[in-house]
Amino acid sequence: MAAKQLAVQVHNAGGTLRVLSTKPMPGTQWIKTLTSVGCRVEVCTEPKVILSTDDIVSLIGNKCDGVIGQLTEDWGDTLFGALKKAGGHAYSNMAVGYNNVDVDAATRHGISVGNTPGVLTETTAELAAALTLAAARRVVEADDFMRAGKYEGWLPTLFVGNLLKGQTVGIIGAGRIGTAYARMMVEGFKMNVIYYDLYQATRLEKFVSAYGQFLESQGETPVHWRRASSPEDVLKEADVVSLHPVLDKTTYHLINKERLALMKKDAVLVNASRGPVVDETALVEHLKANPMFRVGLDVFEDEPYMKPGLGELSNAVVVPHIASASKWTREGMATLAAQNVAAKLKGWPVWSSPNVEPFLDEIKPAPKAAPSIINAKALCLSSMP
Ligand SMILES: NC(=O)C1=CN([C@@H]2O[C@H](COP(=O)(O)OP(=O)(O)OC[C@H]3O[C@@H](n4cnc5c(N)ncnc54)[C@H](O)[C@@H]3O)[C@@H](O)[C@H]2O)C=CC1
Ligand SMILES: O=C(O)C(=O)CO
Repeated sequence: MAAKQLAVQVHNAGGTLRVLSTKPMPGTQWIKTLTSVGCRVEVCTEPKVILSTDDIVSLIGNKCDGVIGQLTEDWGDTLFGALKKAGGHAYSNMAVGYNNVDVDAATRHGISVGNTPGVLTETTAELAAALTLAAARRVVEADDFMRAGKYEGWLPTLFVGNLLKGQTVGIIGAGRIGTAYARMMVEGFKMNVIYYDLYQATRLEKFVSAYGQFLESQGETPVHWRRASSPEDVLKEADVVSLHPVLDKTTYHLINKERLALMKKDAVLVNASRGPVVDETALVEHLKANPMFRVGLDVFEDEPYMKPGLGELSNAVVVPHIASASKWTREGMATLAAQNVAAKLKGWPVWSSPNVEPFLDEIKPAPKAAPSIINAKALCLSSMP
């Protein structure tokens, strides 16, 4: 039986190129980015939250030049084959993470894969900081307590939590977001940094060293940094650990039962990267056995579901994958994704600078380039500047 015809909203109906967006996205700049280069834009407005592969094949139809998709969708051989068959050659995730995309399959079909780095760095890091504080100071438990009418007055022992000042914050994955988060915890709470990454986080090291010298010049205790040689190093030493690696086969279940056992009994663990970086079943058991251990989670192993038991634990703060959810960031993600597709369809080069701000300027026109194409080299795409 043919898949149900899904509802779509059309912009620039007479456009010569057809671009599908599988979800409505915030703002209008992203639509202008596509219509200004002659695209007809079709936005799927179906209320179903996660579209199936069959749904998307049906939406692609017999003629489709490009697609903007979501991190909840399984972009592999089936979807890239359908897009190729419909004459398409441009795809972009509306996300910086692309673990939902089989990039090799896209390359085999001659299809570019875009993502949206940079525009969500601070927004995501701020949510990780929010989860850190909410978990460390038991904010959600205390809020529930108040709303339940249980407060009978101040007590010396009521909702005692963790002080962050002078403690050690651990980062696993010190890339854009991990570095931004570390800086927030250093500047905001004078925490010392220990990080583990496959690469040296030189900018972070230089910042913490300079900030430490500034504090010392003010007669305050300096902050310091250390690069760990393993994740275990971070987990043993840190009072707070925040996870910001990509999700790939090297980071799947990076936090497991054995590594949780290395952490301090009253540590705080934060995950705003991808759920499968943590063995969530092992985490639930660890939380049950260690009531002073606390977590702040934005992502989950089997989204949209939590592993059994997690939702009942008062030492877990859980939010539904909202780390990049600021107006500016989400509109910017949509704009970068649209620019990735528009640029590929127009044959423009790939932007080689890590600074994507020229694409987000509301006054100046965006460079005639694709902000970020994962398989640019594999597709032999030219680059600029
Ligand atoms: N919860 C949310 O809404 C959001 C989640 N994310 C997630 O955060 C991830 C990171 O984003 P960015 O910081 O922009 O990416 P990035 O590429 O700048 O940083 C990722 C870091 O992970 C490191 N890494 C890779 N394999 C590793 C390993 N085995 N062990 C330790 N480190 C490893 C890389 O060297 C890199 O420094 C994204 O891939 C995405 O999955 C990003 C934005 C929003
Ligand atoms: O950009 C990403 O990887 C996200 O998770 C979206 O917030």
